[in-house]
Amino acid sequence: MSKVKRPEEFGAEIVEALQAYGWYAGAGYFEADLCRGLKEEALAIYTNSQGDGFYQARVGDRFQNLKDTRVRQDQIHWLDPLQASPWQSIYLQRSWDLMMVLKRAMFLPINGFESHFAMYQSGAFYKKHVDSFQGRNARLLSLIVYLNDDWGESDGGQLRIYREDNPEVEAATIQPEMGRFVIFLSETIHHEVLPSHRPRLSLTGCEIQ
Ligand SMILES: O=C(O)CCC(=O)C(=O)O
Ligand SMILES: [Fe+2]
Repeated sequence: MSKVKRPEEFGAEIVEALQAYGWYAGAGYFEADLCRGLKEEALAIYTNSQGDGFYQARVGDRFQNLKDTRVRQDQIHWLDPLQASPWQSIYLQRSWDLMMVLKRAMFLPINGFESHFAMYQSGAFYKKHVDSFQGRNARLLSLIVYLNDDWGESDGGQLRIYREDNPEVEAATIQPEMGRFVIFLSETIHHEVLPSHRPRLSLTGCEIQ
């Protein structure tokens, strides 16, 4: 396995960015072989499953949700920590380790982490939104890891992030390239996924209270 980065190596940089802008984008924390392993598993689940693999994502949280394809068109597969594959266990552990560094530095009441694979088929998008919902399991931080090789400008599917102090103004446009990851404040950062022109795979994780 390639050299594993410790979460502390990223912690200060991420905390600084979250405190200044509410979001951070980087690469190199989730190793290349881990990302490749996760990608292969997601594609196998997507291709081989008979109904219980990926399903059309909904708007709202797990308890109160609406199927609204005008808003989001991705298909998702929740990870079950109790049945995680070896690659998924490494991903969950690495995510948790990083979140614990952020929790301590930012005094966040993080107590749990939930995560799913997301597949955007050609043409799929997710309109501008924030990730946190009122009520149960309030989301604090969102963590997205991209699993796509050789992504180009013309492939679409970019993540567009809007400014925390003015959600009408664009802050960044991020290519969903293999190994890149994004962390943002779930309650305040508006973002959207632009229409993708080829299948686009990612892992979305949320820190919950
Ligand atoms: O995949 C992305 O870039 C963002 C996905 C997203 O906004 C979400 O799942 O809530
Ligand atoms: Fe989102």
